[in-house]
Amino acid sequence: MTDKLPRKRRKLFFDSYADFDLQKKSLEHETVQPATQNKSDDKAEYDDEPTDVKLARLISLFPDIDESILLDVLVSYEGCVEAASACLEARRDSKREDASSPPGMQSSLLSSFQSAAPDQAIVSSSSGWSKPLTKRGKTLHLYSPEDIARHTPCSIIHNFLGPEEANELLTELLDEAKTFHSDTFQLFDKIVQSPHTSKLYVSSDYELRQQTEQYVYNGTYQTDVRKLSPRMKVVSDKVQKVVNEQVQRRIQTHYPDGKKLRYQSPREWVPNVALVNCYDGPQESVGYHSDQQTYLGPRAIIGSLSLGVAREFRVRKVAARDGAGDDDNKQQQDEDSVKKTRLPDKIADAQGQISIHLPHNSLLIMHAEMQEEWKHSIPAVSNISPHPVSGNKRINITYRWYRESLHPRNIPRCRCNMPTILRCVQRKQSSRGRYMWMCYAGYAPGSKGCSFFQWAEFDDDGEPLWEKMRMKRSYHTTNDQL
Ligand SMILES: O=C(O)CCC(=O)C(=O)O
Ligand SMILES: [Fe+2]
Repeated sequence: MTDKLPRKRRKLFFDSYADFDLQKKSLEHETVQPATQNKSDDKAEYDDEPTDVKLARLISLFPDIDESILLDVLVSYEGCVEAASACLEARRDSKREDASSPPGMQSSLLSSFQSAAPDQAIVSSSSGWSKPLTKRGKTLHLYSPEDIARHTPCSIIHNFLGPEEANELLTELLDEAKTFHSDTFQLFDKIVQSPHTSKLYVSSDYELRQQTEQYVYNGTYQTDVRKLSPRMKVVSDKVQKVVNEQVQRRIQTHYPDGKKLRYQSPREWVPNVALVNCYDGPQESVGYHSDQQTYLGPRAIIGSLSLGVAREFRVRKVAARDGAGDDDNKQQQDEDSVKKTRLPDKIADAQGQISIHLPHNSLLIMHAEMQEEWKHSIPAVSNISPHPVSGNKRINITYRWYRESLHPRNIPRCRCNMPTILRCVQRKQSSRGRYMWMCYAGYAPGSKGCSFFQWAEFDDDGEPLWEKMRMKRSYHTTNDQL
């Protein structure tokens, strides 16, 4: 069954990194009044704004302060952007005067908003911490593989490649990255760019053609997809082996009854796409997002190799929206209540975040419980320690397994005749964990998009049910002909 999901409502999802980056970036391009100017006009004009927009305005004014902190301040000033800005500016000024802050400390402004000693939030491998870890507005810093596996849906392997192999791969990709571009999207009628650069790599000429002619990203086709170099292919095979081992270990040690999760594929994880990201300097970033599951399917697993400058990888669990309407048919009512529920929803999100330290040559595995329930980001920071090979640059390769059953030829098309995107409901209590197909054409610059929406159904192994039915149909047809 196909339902309409009004455009107004679609705008309220900021789950993919494209969405959030766009939101963030769009406001950098927008003319925003300095917080100290036209205060009364400003208040009158924005009093009715949803919290997302208010938060985005704060992000545009204070791009160097973490989103969750901005939200915290916004909440403590009861949603008044003007008052929150004044407070943040005052703190920023006092921070500038504070010459005692050591260089290389992550996100120095963050520490000025941590009321208790920041060290309280650091857990060592021997701590055996078992209480709830993160507090509202706080960042818990994790370094050891044990702590990361225990407290997040990720595992990490340090010194993954031999030191020479890692440096050679880094050198090769730094050269490639010279010709990377940042992605361009459309959000709220604005053309905006992602705050770092990236490029997609695949193994064969056939896959390359498929990527440029069939696969759609943010409502448009990629023109420059590249082939994995022999070195990248060797590393991909190593990542495949280790990720599969880690996934089996995770199942045994973390999942109920030692069984894979519902919708998780029981098959071997076989990476066939590598997304290479380059962060040139401390200000390049990626905002909080869940990775798009359109071609990966439910309960996706991602292997992520970090090279060059060490950066923080922040994760936070997505909170369900308390008190949201439980009836999916009451869409209008739900929309009307969005304004009211948005602030508590955001407060729940500000419960705290975990920062995973990603040094050069570390492999992070995002396990099957990650994308549906957590968001991740690489925040902009004020300082980084330069890397001997890459200077200020960090290269990241995320290895992904695009499922054949989720090839664009199989995916429902919207009224714009574009393949739709797959998303998981993360917030609304009643439909949390359900998957849906939605139009995404409107995110391509110059396009409008439609309001297509359809629930997505998968079997317990994460295979789309339409595919099974189609296979059944063709099986019967073939056998009938024999
Ligand atoms: O750079 C990273 O470590 C994360 C990149 C990321 O989240 C992505 O490509 O989706
Ligand atoms: Fe991601």
